Amino acid sequence: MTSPLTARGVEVDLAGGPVVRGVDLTVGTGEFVTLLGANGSGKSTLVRALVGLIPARGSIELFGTPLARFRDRWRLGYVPQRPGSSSGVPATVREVVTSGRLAHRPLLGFASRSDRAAVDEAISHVRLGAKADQPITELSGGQQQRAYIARALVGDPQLLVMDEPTAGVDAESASVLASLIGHLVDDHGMAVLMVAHELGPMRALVDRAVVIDAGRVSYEGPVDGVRHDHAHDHPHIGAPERVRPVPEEGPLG
Ligand SMILES: Nc1ncnc2c1ncn2[C@@H]1O[C@H](COP(=O)(O)OP(=O)(O)OP(=O)(O)O)[C@@H](O)[C@H]1O
Repeated sequence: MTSPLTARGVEVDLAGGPVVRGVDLTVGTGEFVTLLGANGSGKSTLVRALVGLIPARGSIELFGTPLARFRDRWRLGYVPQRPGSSSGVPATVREVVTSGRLAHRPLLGFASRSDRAAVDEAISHVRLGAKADQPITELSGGQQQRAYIARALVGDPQLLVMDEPTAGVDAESASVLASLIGHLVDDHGMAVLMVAHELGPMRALVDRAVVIDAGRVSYEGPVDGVRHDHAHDHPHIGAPERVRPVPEEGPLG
């Protein structure tokens, strides 16, 4: 089967010069890969290039299709680093999550019954049912992050790319997310690429760690093998935790 992500020789230059330099990275079906590295090493820049938000040199293929020709956007879910809150009238949780179904809908089409059911289900899986019609700005940081992850998941992606999804998130939210994502990886074969500083409860899900140092891959292998001098920026990589229970409210899809 074709890997969800295959990247070879990826290079990104930003205003100050080269930020990502010759990175090779593969994420297989049902595989959970975490990107670690010091602040400013280029992790966010790399994932933004891999999902097509910024230009890069080298070869990037999603599900076997070169990025420039990739059209099946629904297969890719992306949770950016610390999404900013919008100005003006804030969207409700339901509106934010519904926006994640856009790739499934005809242009200007209204949400179908199956879209609405998928939205309700995703909101329930991140345990925000009671807050569905509240403005997202009224939620705690951890709850907002759960809503953004529900938005990425409601499209039923086969590859989920997340940039520090649990940074600054309360312990309960981190554990809800780890449990849900573990279920999607184990039972639905979803692949994950996650930038992280603190693995927390996600640690038990990680199949492979890739450490980025000054824009290059400096280590690839088990999390346990990440050297302390790489880990010093990750004081919370921590011990494995048990996080695989299926979410209480039942499986997605
Ligand atoms: N838009 C930009 N223009 C110019 N330089 C940038 C831009 N975005 C990031 N950089 C620089 O690129 C380098 C890598 O930044 P990046 O955010 O990718 O690192 P990171 O590993 O994700 O860091 P962190 O862990 O702090 O999120 C940094 O030196 C940063 O200052």
